[in-house]
Amino acid sequence: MALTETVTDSVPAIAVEDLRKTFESEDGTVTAIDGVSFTIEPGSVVGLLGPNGAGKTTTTKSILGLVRPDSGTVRIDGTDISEHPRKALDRVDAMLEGARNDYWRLTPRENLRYFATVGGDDPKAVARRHEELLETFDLAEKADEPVRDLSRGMKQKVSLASVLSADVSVVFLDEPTLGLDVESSATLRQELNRIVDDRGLTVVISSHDMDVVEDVCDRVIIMNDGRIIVDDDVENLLEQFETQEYRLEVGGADREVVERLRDRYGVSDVARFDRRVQFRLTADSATFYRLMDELRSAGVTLNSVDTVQPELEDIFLEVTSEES
Ligand SMILES: Nc1ncnc2c1ncn2[C@@H]1O[C@H](COP(=O)(O)OP(=O)(O)OP(=O)(O)O)[C@@H](O)[C@H]1O
Repeated sequence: MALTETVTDSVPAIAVEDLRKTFESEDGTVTAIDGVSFTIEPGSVVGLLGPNGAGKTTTTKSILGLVRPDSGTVRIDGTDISEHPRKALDRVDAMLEGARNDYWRLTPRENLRYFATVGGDDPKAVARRHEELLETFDLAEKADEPVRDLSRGMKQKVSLASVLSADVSVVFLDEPTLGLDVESSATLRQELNRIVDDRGLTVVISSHDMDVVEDVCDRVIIMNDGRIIVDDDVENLLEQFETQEYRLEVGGADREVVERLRDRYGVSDVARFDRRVQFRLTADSATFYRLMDELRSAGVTLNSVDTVQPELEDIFLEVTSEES
């Protein structure tokens, strides 16, 4: 029993190996993805990020069998999608390009039933799950109104609920918070978190909205130019970048001292208030202490130091611009 469990646990939900895909366009051959490999464990929530044209959609569509890669393999729960596409994709669903094609003349309840049936489920057997989804996404009151009459945020929730209506284990969500206001986006993130935990889903989220990534994902894969440039836990990434940025306030620094700090340490965002000067410093700890010594010998007093908590957005911009 224990052995079986161990063996089952070791099969990744998604295993992608050395995927490559080129497209022919008017400007010649475009390499969309160039040797992409990763594995995703069951129950994890991964953000697939990257600037426009990085290769996220091509990767996602290759996994879903919607694009045929030139080479490489995709396995879902251990099954190769090119050998046994039906079996591999049986419990996989996706919301691509910000929305699912829900039927706007149908109600949310009818949409859920429709998509579960298309997914091969017996509608009666899943009625309870659908009621729960309608509750969770706060759609119960509008469950019997045509989708076309609902707000943008509600439509988005219907899309998400439709993806989750069948008995899925792997879900791809492309821009799940696209077009939502701040409040609806926050609610949707919360609900998504709860549902992912409850059902132990494996989720891949592609989004330019770093709030959704920071709130929901436990790992991020960042792509640029068809390759993976970062694959790490969100927590690790944030920690790794944490100590690098400081905000300081000093007293008694004249213009000459500030200019020297700019030249030698590249301090930025300098703001002067009478005798106080605030600025930002990006540095490793050795450089930070060198700057401290320099301030001391110039007779400058240190009023405060804060470590700036990096946002995933900053990290994303930094790693993708370094690569470019
Ligand atoms: N059908 C196609 N024909 C020609 N080129 C394509 C095709 N699909 C994608 N590409 C090219 O492949 C590269 C990767 O595109 P892809 O759509 O995978 O990137 P992406 O990271 O999803 O970008 P976005 O964030 O803009 O959706 C781009 O240069 C794109 O122009």
